[in-house]
Amino acid sequence: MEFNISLENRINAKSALPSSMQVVGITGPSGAGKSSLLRALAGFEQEASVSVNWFAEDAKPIASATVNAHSATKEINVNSAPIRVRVGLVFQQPMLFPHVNVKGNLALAERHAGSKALKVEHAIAGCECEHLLHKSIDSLSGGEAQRVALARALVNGPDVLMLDESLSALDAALRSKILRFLVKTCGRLNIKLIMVSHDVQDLALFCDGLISVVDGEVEATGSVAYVMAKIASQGSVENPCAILEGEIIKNSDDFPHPFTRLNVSGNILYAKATVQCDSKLNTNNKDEQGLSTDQHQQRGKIAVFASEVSIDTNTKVNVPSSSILNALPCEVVEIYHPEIPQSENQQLQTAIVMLTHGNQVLYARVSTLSIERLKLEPGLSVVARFKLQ
Ligand SMILES: Nc1ncnc2c1ncn2[C@@H]1O[C@H](COP(=O)(O)OP(=O)(O)OP(=O)(O)O)[C@@H](O)[C@H]1O
Repeated sequence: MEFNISLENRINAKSALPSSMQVVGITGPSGAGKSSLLRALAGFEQEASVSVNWFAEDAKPIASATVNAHSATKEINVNSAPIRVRVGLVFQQPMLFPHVNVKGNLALAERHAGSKALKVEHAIAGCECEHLLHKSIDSLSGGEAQRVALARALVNGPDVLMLDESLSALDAALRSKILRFLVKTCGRLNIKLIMVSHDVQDLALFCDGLISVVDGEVEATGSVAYVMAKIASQGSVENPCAILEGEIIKNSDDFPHPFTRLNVSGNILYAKATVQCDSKLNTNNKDEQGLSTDQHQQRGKIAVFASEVSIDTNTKVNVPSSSILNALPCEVVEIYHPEIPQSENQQLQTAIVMLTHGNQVLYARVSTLSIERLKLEPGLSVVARFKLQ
């Protein structure tokens, strides 16, 4: 995906991401221009100059978009062959049709459904709104209305689905459940998903790529790990979130605890919730006779906030000596001190310590006093201890 957008006094943004990144998140501080950028991409900003190519790797050169703000459908010309791209935009305040009930709203979307449309029964099940079908729009709670708006967008079948804080009224557990369904569905139907969210964990867990926007401009674009590292180093996010990936260990009777276990290069981590990612064919498994028993190994990822991580310079992790279950040997890579003093009292100041475990990154927010006491510096071997939700 490539775009070049300008909107006087608000947006001057240019970016490119590989089309293999199916789910793209837009992050940035309040007022940075995230919603304006999304609306411009969707064709809702009539004053904007928009050049966008959703399929940048597949179709060169960059196509210029003919924006139709009313239908939110773009016609782009790629090498003279017009391609219609159906864009669905779901706002934080759902714009449902008030004169018909939930079922009626879905029926209207179905009437104009595109080739990537999801069946109504699947959309309402995935968006947890089966019990809402006969309700009137004005009787829906904020979270219910958001779920119906999302179901309606999926029933309509866009090529590109954009969410502007569209699940903000849901509690974290339900939001996570619906996001899992959404990401899976968009992957299966080849729908590009672009989401603006203030929830760094949602973005880190569910997106393949991120765009960080500051003052209407793109500050960083790329993989979640790259953009998170960039914004952590620039201090533009108070509590950076890292993603760790590993193999999910199937729970069995000999482990009667409510945790999912993740094997991260030989270290077992315990989490209440993991997000499954790709499954990999494991060809190393052998049965009792030594014959190969190829199995799909399910991989998962977990989000770890910097505020949850403490650093231990005692690296003997084999002996459990802490109630914190998770321990991962790491190396200190970088220490980012805040540019602006957070407090008159130096001892209350915190810094972000960037750690690596193999090629995986972790952040820890620790006091500058601890940094001094533990003599933390790049190259030092430490153990990161952390709690997981
Ligand atoms: N329709 C508009 N006309 C003029 N200025 C606008 C309009 N909408 C937003 N702005 C301004 O553009 C800037 C970016 O707003 P925008 O809503 O895009 O930011 P945001 O990053 O989505 O913010 P937030 O995270 O707080 O929702 C703000 O200064 C805002 O006041």
